Amino acid sequence: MARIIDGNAVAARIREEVKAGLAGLKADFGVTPGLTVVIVGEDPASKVYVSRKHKACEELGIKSAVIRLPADIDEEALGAAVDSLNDDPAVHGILVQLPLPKHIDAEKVLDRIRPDKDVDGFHPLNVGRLAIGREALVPCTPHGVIRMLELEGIQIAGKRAVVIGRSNIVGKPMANLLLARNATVTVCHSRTPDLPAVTRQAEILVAAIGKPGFVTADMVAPGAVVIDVGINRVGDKLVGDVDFERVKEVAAAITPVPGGVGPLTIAMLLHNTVKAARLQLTK
Ligand SMILES: Nc1nc(=O)c2c([nH]1)NC[C@@H]1CN(c3ccc(C(=O)N[C@@H](CCC(=O)O)C(=O)O)cc3)C=[N+]21
Repeated sequence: MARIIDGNAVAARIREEVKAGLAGLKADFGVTPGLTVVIVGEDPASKVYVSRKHKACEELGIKSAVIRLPADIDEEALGAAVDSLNDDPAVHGILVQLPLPKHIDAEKVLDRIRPDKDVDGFHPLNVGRLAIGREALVPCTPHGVIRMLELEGIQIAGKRAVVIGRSNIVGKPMANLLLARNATVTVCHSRTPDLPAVTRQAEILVAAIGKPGFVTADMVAPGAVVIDVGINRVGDKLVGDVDFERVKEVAAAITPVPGGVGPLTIAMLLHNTVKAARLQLTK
């Protein structure tokens, strides 16, 4: 049976690193960083994430604020709210919670966030900087996956990595990060013919599809490391994109849902908030 990677334990180690970063900021600049989350409308799932982020900030001593805006706000008013956070020196990180209501062009809103306050790493400037291997604010979930592999002593360089899913939030940045660490990377998606034949090549398999139980045991090579980025609500349960019970019998190591990648996403958000503050204070 596979080793089950404890995402909460890895996240706790990352938070210790972030604490050291916070102490450094305090010592160098006398500054406590601030993160502001903007949430539009009343999505109940979003509320859970937002309260988890808030709690994680409080525990470490990052100033955390939440701005709640009505679901029927227009794009310009939301943009104006982003502008005022851009201009507020006490706000070092800005996160506009996704998804946004359909009448708002999310791209326009995200493009308006100052790149050095973009703790999600979704701004085109950060996306481009990551793609060409320059210093950037990196999307939290895929960056958390990389830190997890590193902290768990799983080698990336020279390994064959397969990413299922090509989203801008996970799949593409995941592929870029693995590539930057010298993996041989394949990105698969809904139009990939004979997907199982490709995924069976993976020594590191990252599932970011958004379909419960999509990755079955026959798609996984014996001894592979399987990272499940999926967060799907099935009834009142949270399940990943991997058929955990069967795949864990084939894989060498696997992340569960919940308790796998999710906690890392939040830990890396704290990391990015400290990094963003340092970027703003050193230029
Ligand atoms: N601009 C933006 N940035 C985001 O990073 C962002 C977003 N919008 N919209 C929503 C998604 C979702 N997301 C999660 C973060 C942590 C957990 C997490 O910690 N999950 C725990 C427990 C979850 C539970 O029990 O409900 C776990 O997997 O163990 C889940 C989901 C961030 N998101």
